[in-house]
Amino acid sequence: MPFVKICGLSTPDTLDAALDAGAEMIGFVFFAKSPRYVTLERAAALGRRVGGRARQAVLTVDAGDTELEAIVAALRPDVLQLHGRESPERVAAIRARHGLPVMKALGVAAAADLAAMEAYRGVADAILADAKPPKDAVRPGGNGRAFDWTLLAGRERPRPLVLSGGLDPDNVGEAIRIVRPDGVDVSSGVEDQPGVKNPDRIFAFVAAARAAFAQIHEALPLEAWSGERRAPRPAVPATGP
Ligand SMILES: O=C(O)c1ccccc1NCC(=O)[C@H](O)[C@H](O)COP(=O)(O)O
Repeated sequence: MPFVKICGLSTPDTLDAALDAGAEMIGFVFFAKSPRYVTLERAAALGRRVGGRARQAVLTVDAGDTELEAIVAALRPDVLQLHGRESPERVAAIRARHGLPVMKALGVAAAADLAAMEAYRGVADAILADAKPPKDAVRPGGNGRAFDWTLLAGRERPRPLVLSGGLDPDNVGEAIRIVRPDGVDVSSGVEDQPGVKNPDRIFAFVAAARAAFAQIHEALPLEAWSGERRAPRPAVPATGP
C-alpha cells in the first residue's frame, strides 16, 4: 500500500491537518539549521498528539550515536530517516543498534545516481529519492527542488522507493504516474514559506497523491496483461451438423 508522508511538521494545528488528511507518515526534522527544526521536547509533545494515527519518522543529518540515542529514547519513532552522507556501513550500524527501519535519502540528478542506490539495497529498508541540493544550500534536503522524474521511470531500482523533492499538490499526481513510487514525501510544497505549513495545501497534497495512487493501481492489471504471452484460445468445438 503506497503511503504519503508530510515532513517537517512543527505545530499542533499543522500536525492535525496531516493526520486528518490521512497522511500515513509524518516527519520531524532534527537539523539545527532548518526552519523546520524541532527540539526534542516539542517533537515528543507532537508525537504524543499523533497517538498512533500515523508512523513517525525522525530526520537527522549525519547524526552521531549520542544524538540518535537521545532522539530515539525521547520519541520512540517508527522510522529513522537519514538525510546526510551516511555510508551503507553506517546505515547498517544504525539500523542494528536501534532495531528500527531506516529510510536513506539519496540525491538524484543523473542516471549515474541510480547506481549509488544499489549500494544501499538490502541495507536500508527504503530509499528516499530526493533532488540534490543547490550548491549554496544550507540544508541537504527540504529545498523544494524537483529532479527529472523520468530518470526513475521504468528502471530497476531498490524498493520500497519513496519519491520526494519539489512535490506539491499540483505536480504530485504526474510524479506518481511517471515514477510509480511506493510512497511520496513533501515539505516545501505544502508551505507558505520555509517552515510554515499550510493546512489547506496539506489536504490538497494528500488528496492528489491518493487519487494518483488509486489510478495507477487500478491500471496495473491491464498493464500486466499487455505484455503477457497468452496461450492460444482452445478451439470452439463444432456443434450441430
Ligand atoms: O526540511 C528540512 O529542512 C531538511 C533539512 C535537512 C535535511 C532534510 C530536510 N528535509 C527533507 C524533506 O523534507 C524531504 O524528505 C524532502 O527533501 C523533500 O523536501 P521538499 O523538496 O521541501 O518537499
